[in-house]
Amino acid sequence: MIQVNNLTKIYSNGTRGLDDVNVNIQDGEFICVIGLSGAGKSTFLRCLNRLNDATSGQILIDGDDIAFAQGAKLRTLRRRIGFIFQQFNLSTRLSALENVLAGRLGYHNRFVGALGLFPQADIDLAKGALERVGLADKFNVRVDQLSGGQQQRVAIARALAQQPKLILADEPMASLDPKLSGVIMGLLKSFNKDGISVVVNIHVLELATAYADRILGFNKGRLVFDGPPSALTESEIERIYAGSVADL
Ligand SMILES: Nc1ncnc2c1ncn2[C@@H]1O[C@H](COP(=O)(O)OP(=O)(O)OP(=O)(O)O)[C@@H](O)[C@H]1O
Repeated sequence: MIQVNNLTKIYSNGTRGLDDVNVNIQDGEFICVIGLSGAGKSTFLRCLNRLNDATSGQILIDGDDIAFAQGAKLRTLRRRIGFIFQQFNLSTRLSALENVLAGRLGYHNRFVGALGLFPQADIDLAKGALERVGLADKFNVRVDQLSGGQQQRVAIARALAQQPKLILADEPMASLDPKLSGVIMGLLKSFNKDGISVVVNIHVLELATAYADRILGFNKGRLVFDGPPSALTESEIERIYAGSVADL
């Protein structure tokens, strides 16, 4: 369980990316985060695994505050949280399998990754993850020779190979043909059915309501909606999307 208390992120230029956010994420939930561009969705996800440092507040993971954790504690936290980026964040000159093995780096000392000395169990796990996302025939293909949809599936396999408790996905379909949205959301939903908690930032409201158990709505860094898709009435939607992008 993740408990976020009074989380605030103020960027160095004074922008409030997050403003006093309080939310609990239960194990096994599938959450979609919605809001206008600039509402704070990415900042929220990035603070949860410390790609961004919060300015103040707490992030308790199973009771352990990680908002300002460092060193081994941070490393242990991060290895159980998979992060999927809009722009995939792959090493494009390496093969699909090598990229997925990077998901195992948090479990070993740095020489294992640098020298490519992953144990056979990791290689089997990485291959299994690629099979799961439909890329069984691409293990040894360089990532820059794959399509955008295939690259995102490599990134999803990398997150899965971490054996995560939680997957955070920041607009995972935004760089892809809209036709692939269902594939990506379907994969995340299938991992969720296996017990992995999933939090997805998403622009497309229809996808959010179709897949989520719970929706979080942000506006100008504030959490302004927290409830099931069925509670997302027209007036709530207007509240979440209130203001123009120019105000943010
Ligand atoms: N590195 C940064 N420095 C300064 N301000 C930032 C930085 N990153 C984000 N912001 C600002 O923080 C606010 C929240 O941004 P964030 O990227 O979290 O929004 P978002 O909802 O994810 O938007 P989008 O849907 O466009 O990705 C915005 O006003 C943004 O301009």
